[in-house]
Amino acid sequence: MNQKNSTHYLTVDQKIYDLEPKSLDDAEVIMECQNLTKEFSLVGRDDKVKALNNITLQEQSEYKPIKKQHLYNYDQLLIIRNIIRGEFVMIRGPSGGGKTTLLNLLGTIDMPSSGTIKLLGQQIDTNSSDSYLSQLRLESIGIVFQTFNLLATMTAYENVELPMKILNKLSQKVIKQRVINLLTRVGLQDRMDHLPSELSGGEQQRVAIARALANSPQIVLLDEPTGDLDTKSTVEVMDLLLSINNFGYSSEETQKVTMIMVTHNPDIECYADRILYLADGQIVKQVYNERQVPIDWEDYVKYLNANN
Ligand SMILES: Nc1ncnc2c1ncn2[C@@H]1O[C@H](COP(=O)(O)OP(=O)(O)OP(=O)(O)O)[C@@H](O)[C@H]1O
Repeated sequence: MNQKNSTHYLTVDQKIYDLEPKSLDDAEVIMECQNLTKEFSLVGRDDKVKALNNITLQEQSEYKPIKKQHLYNYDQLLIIRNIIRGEFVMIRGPSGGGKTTLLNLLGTIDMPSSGTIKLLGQQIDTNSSDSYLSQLRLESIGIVFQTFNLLATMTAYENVELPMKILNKLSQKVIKQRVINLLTRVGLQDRMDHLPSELSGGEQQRVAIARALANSPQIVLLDEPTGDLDTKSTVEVMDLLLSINNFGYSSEETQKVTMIMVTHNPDIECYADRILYLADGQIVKQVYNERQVPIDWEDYVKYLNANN
């Protein structure tokens, strides 16, 4: 048992320290896509930037988590499996490789130039109305943007409260409890009344995470959610995400939560079930972890000190 320090400010399920390989064999497909491409037009220029080139996440006959199996896309044998309920997928790769673009397409923030996406069993395309997509995101997809996108005139409390107010399914009393609980879970119980401009980058990032979790979405998409955090906060936020991924939001909401996260940090790959490497708009490598393993923060600091 690798149970960690009592100073952990987040409420995580202690079972994260003893995770078994995840059984995802019969799990429901949450996301799939065929031949996705995305091109951006540039102002005043005829040529286009090809950000994504023929991305397919498809059915695979069997799923076997294999200890650190590295599969490369060189010989077309690599089938990139679709994303299934409860999976934690990380997307890594060089800057400009298309990670954010892919996340935006999977989160219906943007539409592909060609190809198809199926999300929670529904086809998403240019015929999907804006109101349908906004409702889908509000109810089912929490998104943490690279640039946080907090509302500048609202406090941390109001930013987290907003998605619940718009969804309009909970009483004001329950909403209040949930906002306090979420901000406490990300360690910001003393910063609730602060405006984003009164918070550090790392604190704003944690408000953005709390806001993304507000409506207990089935899918959480995170673009560099630990980019502005120190090592301790990185480990604590990752532990929180791992806990929610495996055990749900609370004792009443225990369903596994699907997570797709873009990161540049190789040290946190151990939190994922699977890592996809994206370069030049294509998935070039897929790695399965046998099991998810949280980082021991004290060991991590020693490792960082020894390697710097
Ligand atoms: N709105 C846009 N207009 C024009 N080009 C864009 C736009 N968004 C992205 N691109 C281009 O598409 C490519 C992929 O960008 P993307 O942001 O998806 O990469 P990334 O892997 O997330 O990079 P980073 O790790 O730096 O965040 C890049 O060449 C980028 O310049």
